[in-house]
Amino acid sequence: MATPDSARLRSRRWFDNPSDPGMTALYLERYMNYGITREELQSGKPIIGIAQTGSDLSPCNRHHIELASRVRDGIRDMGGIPLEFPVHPIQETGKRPTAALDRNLAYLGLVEVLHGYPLDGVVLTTGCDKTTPACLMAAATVNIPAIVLSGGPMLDGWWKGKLAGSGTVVWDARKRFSAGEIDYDEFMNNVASSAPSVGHCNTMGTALSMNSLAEALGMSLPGCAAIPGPYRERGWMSYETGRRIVGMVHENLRPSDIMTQEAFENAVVAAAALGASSNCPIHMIAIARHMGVDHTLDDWQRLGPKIPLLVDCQPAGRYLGESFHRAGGVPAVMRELLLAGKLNGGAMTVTGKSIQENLEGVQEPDRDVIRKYQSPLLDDAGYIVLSGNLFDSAVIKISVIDAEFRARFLSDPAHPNVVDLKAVVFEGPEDYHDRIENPDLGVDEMTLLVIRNCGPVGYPGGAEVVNMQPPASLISRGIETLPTMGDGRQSGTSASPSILNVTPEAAIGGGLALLNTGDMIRIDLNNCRVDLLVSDEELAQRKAAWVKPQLVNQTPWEEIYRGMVGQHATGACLEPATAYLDVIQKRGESRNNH
Ligand SMILES: CC(C)(O)[C@@H](O)C(=O)O
Repeated sequence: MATPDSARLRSRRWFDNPSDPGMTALYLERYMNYGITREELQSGKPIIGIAQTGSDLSPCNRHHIELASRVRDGIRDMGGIPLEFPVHPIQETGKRPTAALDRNLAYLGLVEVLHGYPLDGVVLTTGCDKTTPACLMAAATVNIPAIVLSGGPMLDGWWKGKLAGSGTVVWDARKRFSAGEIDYDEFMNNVASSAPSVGHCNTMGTALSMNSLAEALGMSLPGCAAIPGPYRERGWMSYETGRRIVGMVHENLRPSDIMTQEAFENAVVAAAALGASSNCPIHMIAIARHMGVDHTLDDWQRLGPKIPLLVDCQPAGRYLGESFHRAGGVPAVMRELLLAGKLNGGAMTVTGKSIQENLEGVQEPDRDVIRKYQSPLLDDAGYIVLSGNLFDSAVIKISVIDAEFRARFLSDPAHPNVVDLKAVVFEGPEDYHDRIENPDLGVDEMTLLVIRNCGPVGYPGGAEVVNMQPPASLISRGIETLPTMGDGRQSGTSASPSILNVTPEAAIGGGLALLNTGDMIRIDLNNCRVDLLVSDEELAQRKAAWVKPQLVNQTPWEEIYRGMVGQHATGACLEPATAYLDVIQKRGESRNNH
């Protein structure tokens, strides 16, 4: 279906350029060799990429391989031509040393594909944690029409009559195993029960959080994020997404029209209401910076902490993805936030309509799972951004601070929300595992477990290791959680109330490098501070004596990454992240290849 605007499609410069027959023929002939006709390629139909993140190495996204056929149907029905291509795999549960290392690699690869091939628009298939930010960062940089198709969560897992949620069940089973309540086989079977079907984590982990925020940003069709992977609605959504991207190309509706400052503000508010992963600030800041939008941790501190928790999903609540979807999913949450006056309703979305327009007609949700703004699960549930004499910033997710933890650490009547704790410091997860059960460490109920050298440079990649559990001796006495702090990250599926994403990290001389076991640390949530209780002189002496650690790169990419990566507070991007904005518009198309 060629339309009057076909002439402006960038794919024309590849496939229909009579002024350079040699070049045009070269571009055409190889794309014809598997059956596409010259007529199709020269008809002026938009060429739509399907950025395929699924593979056998990426089980969370693997069903996109099948869903892509419905995307293709939608594209074809609207007169487009689909071309599917692979994205570098990013599987959170598979990739060592951490999938976070590969987010920027997948981003770079996708930018090259979107920029260097004849694509007029792209469907971004997302799912596992880093696939969403990698795809959105690339779409932002290249700024061609783009739409997110989430793969959706797995079906709800069940174990012995109780819901078993992805990741969350692992952290619980670790404790049960440590307390001697379950054996190795039961551990494996319990955890495997949380993964009953295709799809990504069924908890409000990083995957469901980031896909929900992609929808809150306006980058997917309404209702897309929460549909479980195996549901037939997932196929319908794939078809509709394929149809819609063709319209977006004709309208030239680009990421820069959608991912605006207002949209990122909406996402911060949505994240708090969802009880979303503590990884979200990192990824949303990274996406915004690649879009050229001024969006920082200050926005998370300004907009998030006073927003209530509305969604009763693990790890902050009880339910899993199927219930969240049935209750109304992201549109139901956005409706609550809009009615409460907390959203920028005019923000544009992939539908070509505003958030507010999209929400017209959204029904009252199931109130057991998605609460009314006025009667939430928890008031003031967003993220608090902390700073102090040890670091410039860190994030704590308020929605996972439960009543028991609050009573134990934050309820001193003389100093509510303030606690002094003794630090026990680990050099990384190996050191933690080696030593945590050693009674000489002196871990007790007022210990702050600290882990360092786990940031973007140190690990490398910024590992999900901060949610350390107490030693077995404490767990068997009923103390299942201790406060933790680290320059690494934490799984979005963990309910550990940790101080995370500490910036700057220890490996580049951040304050955590200067800590000693036995140091006293004051956490003051009222003033958003964490301070080491030693004199400035003592701190300065320790700084002067600090020796930069020797970092060993195991792959070429690790070396490149370590040389360029920034800190968690600014999105752990390759710096300078804002050097390449809106590249086609600002730097033009690539030269011909022959
Ligand atoms: C559970 C995982 C793998 O750690 C991740 O998906 C997350 O939620 O952060």
